[in-house]
Amino acid sequence: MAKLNAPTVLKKIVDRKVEEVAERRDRQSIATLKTAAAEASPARGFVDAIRHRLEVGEPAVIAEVKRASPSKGVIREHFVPAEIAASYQAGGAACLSVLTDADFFQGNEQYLREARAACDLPVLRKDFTIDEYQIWEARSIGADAILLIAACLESSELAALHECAGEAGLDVLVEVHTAAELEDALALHTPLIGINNRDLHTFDTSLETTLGLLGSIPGDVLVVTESGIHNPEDVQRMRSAGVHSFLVGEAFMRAENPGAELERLFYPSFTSSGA
Ligand SMILES: O=P(O)(O)OC[C@@H](O)[C@@H](O)c1c[nH]c2ccccc12
Repeated sequence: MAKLNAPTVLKKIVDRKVEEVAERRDRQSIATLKTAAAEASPARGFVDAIRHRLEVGEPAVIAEVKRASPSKGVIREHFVPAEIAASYQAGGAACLSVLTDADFFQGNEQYLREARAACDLPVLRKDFTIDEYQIWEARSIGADAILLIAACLESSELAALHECAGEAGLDVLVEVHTAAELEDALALHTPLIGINNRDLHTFDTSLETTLGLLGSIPGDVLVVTESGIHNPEDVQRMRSAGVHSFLVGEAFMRAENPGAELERLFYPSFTSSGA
């Protein structure tokens, strides 16, 4: 990945991911994965689920199933993906995002399978996708969407993987953090763009990132603000700026009942006693 030169955490993750994909390819061929993908449960529309929420005037929350992260260590001790998924659905999530990276996020493909089986929501496989192999693998384990992170892909790689996802029947969330990455994303004419408030090189997180890039995105593109949403004020700040789709992990994962926390942050009128 010529794009990553500086020795940041993102580079470390991607270097390891290159090795991991090579190991997986030795164990199972891409042809086998394509067969499994064709037999997988039909994809649930990820983009459609978000669009539907916005059309009825509700926030669209992509609720994340994440045990640990490189910046925070273990976030949740009591970690049962099926339980979390059901709780998220009850709390009003539009979609789920499940971390499958094992080495840096303590994730697992099995967690995605379990979470998806426990609800009716579309599920995004949250990983560092750098190779077509992972796309067929995602569909074969039942994922409905994948994340493509512009920060770790050359524009030509991003375009090729985006096209491949379409062939595999997956929706895509294209993640950007800078104006240059946004330019690459817009060139794809993709319906869904995520602005990551966290810089994956430094882990610095600021909601200003979303506010800064928002003005450069055409009105027909669905914008998801990702990371660093912790309280009702953060939600209100984004909604006042016209952003109604959210990807939230830590704030939910630290709560005893993740779905109840989702409801508290995003549907306060349902949960406040006197309303
Ligand atoms: O836990 P948070 O701050 O609510 O963030 C969730 C999600 O945005 C974050 O997990 C994330 C966004 N992009 C990523 C790329 C890789 C790994 C993780 C991420």
